[in-house]
Amino acid sequence: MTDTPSIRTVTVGLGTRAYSIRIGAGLLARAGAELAAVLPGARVAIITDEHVAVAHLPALQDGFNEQGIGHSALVLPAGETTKSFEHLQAAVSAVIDARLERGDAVVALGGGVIGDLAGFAAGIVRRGMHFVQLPTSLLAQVDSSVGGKTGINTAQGKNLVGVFHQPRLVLADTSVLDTLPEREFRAGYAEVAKYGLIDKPDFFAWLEENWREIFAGGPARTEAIAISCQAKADVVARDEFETGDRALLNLGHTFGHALEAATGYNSARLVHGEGVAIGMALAHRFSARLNQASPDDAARVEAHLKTVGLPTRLADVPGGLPDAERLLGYIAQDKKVQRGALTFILTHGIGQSFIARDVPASAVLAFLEQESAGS
Ligand SMILES: NC(=O)c1ccc[n+]([C@@H]2O[C@H](COP(=O)([O-])OP(=O)(O)OC[C@H]3O[C@@H](n4cnc5c(N)ncnc54)[C@H](O)[C@@H]3O)[C@@H](O)[C@H]2O)c1
Ligand SMILES: O=C(O)C(=O)C[C@@H](O)[C@H](O)[C@H](O)COP(=O)(O)O
Ligand SMILES: [Zn+2]
Repeated sequence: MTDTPSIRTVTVGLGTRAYSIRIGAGLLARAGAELAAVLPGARVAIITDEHVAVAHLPALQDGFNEQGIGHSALVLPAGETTKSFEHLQAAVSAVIDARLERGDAVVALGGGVIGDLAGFAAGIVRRGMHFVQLPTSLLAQVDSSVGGKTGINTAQGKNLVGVFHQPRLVLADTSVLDTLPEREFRAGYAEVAKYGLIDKPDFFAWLEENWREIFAGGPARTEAIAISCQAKADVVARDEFETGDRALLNLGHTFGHALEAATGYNSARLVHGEGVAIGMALAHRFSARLNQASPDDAARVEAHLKTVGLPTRLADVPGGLPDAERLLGYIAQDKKVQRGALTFILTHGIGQSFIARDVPASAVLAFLEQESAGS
């Protein structure tokens, strides 16, 4: 597909499984043509949620009709609890009922919840079907639609059941963000800031200067999305299955996932990006406590997250949390645990994150007790 000046393309370099992330306004209406260019003759099963269906499903279906692409649609409830066995079963059944073949495609139209669930279904029906991501939240456009992690949650922890299954194409239509609620935009921004905090201090400084323009829309927003996608594509191409430095993308997640599980995946109390924001603030304060980073850097991170309206403390989670010991129990289920030893993404400062293996559980517990007491 030839590029138009307003569409930017980032490539995820996975050899014969390489794919494009196309970013720009109006891509949803053109999705039929874009998909047909990559998967000629494929029929599709669209999986979406109730909010996104109202705002964007008809435009997608019109584009598929224009291209003569056969399609079905499954509309699921919105929210984190949809990443469950129950809704996985519904997604799998919908794809099989539509009699899609292995060479057809599952299309995720939605945020990260729909992307993770639909990707999992695509990865297991007929032992792996084509998968296309049409991310509609900021979080999905900068993070979850890229890299092939799919899955669902269980009561014991986040994303504990799933498969790696890469998409064939990602179409990030920036204009669909106009209907995204402000709280969800803010939550997605946490994952944008994450890329700066991992290893791009200049990007973090740029975000501190330009966040208002990113929230307002326009070129700064598209630039932030493209930089984020390039950052993630680079890591995924190096380490698709997280045997090495892909784990850095988990900055803030060891704590954040524990908070999501502890709140029962109740999106009214905490959404993923908010958990990541608190988790990143905690990771920086924990690093300072372990004398790995300066408290000034931890304070700078917290200040920026607070400025954009994100939570940064355990006390910011409405409705209260279990005690430190129970939170540690969720952390012990983290997928980075090796032979029982905890792994955290810590930092030496802004943009200087590193993977810390064998972090003593006693140190984590003492830190969480201190944070729970509000000091
Ligand atoms: N696979 C990965 O690499 C990866 C990366 C980051 C996050 N995740 C996962 O992503 C999930 C969070 O994703 P999310 O923040 O997109 O949440 P989400 O999918 O729940 O979407 C957030 C809310 O916004 C609504 N919405 C989405 N797009 C909209 C639009 N354009 N207009 C109106 N409403 C819209 C949704 O209906 C939902 O209510 C978590 O489950 C997290 O674990 C996965
Ligand atoms: O793609 C990755 O790798 C990430 O870690 C990105 C995270 O933002 C994302 O939330 C991911 O789903 C977390 O992965 P998990 O392996 O801890 O479930
Ligand atoms: Zn995340």
